[in-house]
This record gives sequence, structure tokens and C-alpha cells, in this order.
Amino acid sequence: MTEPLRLGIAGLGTVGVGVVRILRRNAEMIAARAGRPVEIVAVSARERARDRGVALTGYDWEDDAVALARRDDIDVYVELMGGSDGPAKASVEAALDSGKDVVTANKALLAIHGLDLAGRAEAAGRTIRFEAAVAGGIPVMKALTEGLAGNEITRIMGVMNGTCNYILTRMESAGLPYEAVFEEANALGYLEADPTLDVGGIDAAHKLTLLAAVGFGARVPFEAVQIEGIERVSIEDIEAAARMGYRVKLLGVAQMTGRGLEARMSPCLVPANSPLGELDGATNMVVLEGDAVGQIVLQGAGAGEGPTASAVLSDIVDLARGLRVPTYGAPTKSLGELRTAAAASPAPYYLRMRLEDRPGALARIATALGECGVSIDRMRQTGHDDISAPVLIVTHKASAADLQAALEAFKSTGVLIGEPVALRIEDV
Ligand SMILES: NC(=O)C1=CN([C@@H]2O[C@H](COP(=O)(O)OP(=O)(O)OC[C@H]3O[C@@H](n4cnc5c(N)ncnc54)[C@H](O)[C@@H]3O)[C@@H](O)[C@H]2O)C=CC1
Ligand SMILES: N[C@@H](CC=O)C(=O)O
Ligand code: NA
Repeated sequence: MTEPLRLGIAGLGTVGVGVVRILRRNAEMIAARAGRPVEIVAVSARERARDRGVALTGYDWEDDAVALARRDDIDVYVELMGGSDGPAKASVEAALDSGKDVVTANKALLAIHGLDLAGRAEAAGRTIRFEAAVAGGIPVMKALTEGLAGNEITRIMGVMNGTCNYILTRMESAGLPYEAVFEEANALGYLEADPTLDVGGIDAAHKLTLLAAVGFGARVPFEAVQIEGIERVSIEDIEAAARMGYRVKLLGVAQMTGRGLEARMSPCLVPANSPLGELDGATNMVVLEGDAVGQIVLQGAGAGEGPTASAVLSDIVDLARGLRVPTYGAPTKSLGELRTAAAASPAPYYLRMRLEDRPGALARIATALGECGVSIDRMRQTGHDDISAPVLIVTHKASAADLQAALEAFKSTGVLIGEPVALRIEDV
């Protein structure tokens, strides 16, 4: 009989338990596809006695993930604990140094230490696979490293945090403010233990860092991504954007420009009738553009037990088959150094502001825009009260610097009430 692929799994939470369940449920099918059985040898987590709804009989127990990673009787170390440092990092290093391949769902670890760890893997003749770390069950890393291997990737876009997409779409459908929907998402168990990872855009930016590095074959530091979360997106903007034919999304965009890599994760407007605009609830979508293939759109569950464990199994089966794709799809020495573009490329912007309701107020704003080189495409004034008038403006393409100058200039018009809101409109 063919030698089994032997696994050590650290982390028995949502994803770890999912992996155990799939391996039990689909053992024969997986063995047939992998050409050999896939067996769990040993596991580790914080609490041994906890009832996880799945039996762990037949597996050795290790209290210490590093000790698990070093065991001689495992071939692949599966890290499903989480955290960018601490035991996750120490155990992955131990696994690589002792000659194991690694499978992980840990985007925080890889976005920050991935390049160092990939170098370590190469030195040991091993690899790190992380399909589950980026858009959960969507096979996007496989698409990039295998399906699109012949393409120069020109742009990567997507909604990569299900929690944020749930919050934004629920705000719109229920007409509820951010704070109320944040509490709902919390009650539903959607939020990470540290919710700022989700709503602050950090989790999604971790994923974009990895996509950009693999897609562009480059060393992309996490700091290259400009990040803005959804905490300040208001129900007023969601409703006003809808009236103008747009939806608000926490959108990741990474593209190579003449000025270097442009990578940002921020709330943007996208056309309501585009695939990204129509994406509801906790679903993820990744849009990949290649010079040969054109645009492809991948959609599915970015989180949850089944979908995330499904992605972990995809990496495990590849390793069982002997397919050892380099961590970043190419050896680290071939990854280019990138310049980071200082500013976002020009785009149309959505502006919402409240003006004093008196003659010439709108004209002053229009003049300020014009003087800063920002041209108006559409404008709408709705529902003014006795003293103020809400104004919505969609601009033609403008540079970030010109837009910023216009927002500054608004302050000296003497007609602005409160702060104006500006959101980029992305060409998807
Ligand atoms: N839950 C999801 O839908 C998704 C999770 N991921 C990633 O998968 C990984 C695991 O996530 P979940 O299963 O949701 O987490 P979880 O919180 O449900 O489970 C974590 C497990 O790791 C163990 N653990 C944590 N720290 C430990 C330590 N210091 N020593 C030993 N064991 C430790 C815990 O005891 C627990 O069994 C994380 O990196 C997460 O970002 C990625 C995509 C989706
Ligand atoms: N918190 C993440 C979970 C998976 O990465 C999300 O909401 O998408
Ligand atoms: Na994935």
C-alpha cells in the first residue's frame, strides 16, 4: 500500500474541526484523488478536554504546537491557530526547519512574515500553501498560481472580508446605521476576536498583500497597502450612493502603474449593476485581470467551517500528490522589488456635503472644484430644510491631489456646514 501523507494539525477551532470532519467524511475519496491515504497523526490546541463535537480518538495530543511541528512522524504541519506572531510563527518555523511542508489559513502571519518564511521553506526544500488564507473557500491562489500561470496579471480587485460586506449590505437593506449592524454582526459571531481586523480593513489588506505578491511576482510588504476601514461609512452615504446608481463596498485594488504598485483597501463606490455591486451578504468576490485571459470573476464563501476547511484540503491533497508549488508561485529570489505609488490613480469621486441654503452657495462649491481642476459630472440636491441643503456631486476623473485641494478649498467658501464626505468611484 502507498505510504500515507501524515498530518499534524495545530488549532482545533472553526477551521481545524472542519478539516478533521472533512478528512473523516471523505477519506476514501480524498485517498483516491491524492493517490495515497491522508492521515492525521497528532493534534494540538489550547484546551485538550473541550467538547468540539468531533472525536479526536486515534490522534496523539501535543500541548505545544512547536513540539507538534517538530515530530518526526508527520510530513505536513497544518497551522490553524491564527495570529501573526507567537506560537503560529514559532511553530511554522520549527516545521520548516525540521523538513515539513506547511499548510496554513493564517493571512496575518503570511502578510507580515511570509517572505521570510518562504525563504526558510526554500532553504529546506519545502513549501507553504495557504489557499484558505485568501478568500476562504474560493480557489483564488490556485487560479493565480496554476490556472493563470501564463498571464501577466495586470489588476486584482475584490471584496475579501465577508463581515464588512455583510455590514454594508445589511445597512442598505434594513436602513440601519453602522453601529446597529455592527452589533448584529457581533451577535451572529461574524467578527474576529479583535473586530478592528475586520472593520478596520486590516484582515482584507492582509489578503490583498498576498494576492498582489503572488499575482505580480513581487515582494509586497504589508505596509504597501493603503488601508481605510468601514467605520465611518454612514447610512446617509449608502442611501445617497444607491440613488446615484452605486453601492458602497470595502474594495481591495492592486495594480501595477507607471508610478509603481498601487494597492489600497478602502470603502469605494461601484456600479450597482456590476458583479461586485451585486454581491450581497458575507460572500467574497475576487476579480483577476490577465493580459491573455482578460477578466475573470471568482465568487463564493470567504469564511466558515466548511469553505475554509475545503481550501485547506485542497493544499493537503496537492502535497499528497507531490505537487509542491513555491510559496509565492515562484522562488523568492525571482520576486521583484517594487516601488509603491505615492498616490492613487485618478478616478471619479462621489462627494456629499451640506451647504447653507442661500443664493450662490452651490456656485461657490462648483467654483472651488473648477479652480482645483476637478470637473463635475452629475449633481443632485435633495431634501433641504430651512437652513441647509444636502448636495451630492459625482466628479469626472480627478487626481487624489486635486480632489484633496478642492476639499480644502471648500472650507473657505463660507457655505459648508460640517465635513464633506468623499468616496472614490472604482472602475470595475
Ligand atoms: N474562521 C474562518 O472562517 C476563517 C479563519 N481563517 C484563519 O484560520 C485560522 C483559524 O481560525 P479559526 O478556526 O476561526 O479560529 P478559532 O479561534 O476558532 O480556533 C483557533 C484554535 O487554535 C487554538 N489556539 C489558539 N492559540 C493557540 C496557542 N497559542 N496554542 C495552541 N493552540 C492555540 C485554539 O485553542 C483553537 O483550537 C486563523 O488564522 C484565521 O484567520 C481563515 C479564513 C476563514
Ligand atoms: N473575518 C474574515 C474571516 C475570514 O477570513 C471575514 O469576515 O471575511
Ligand atoms: Na482561497
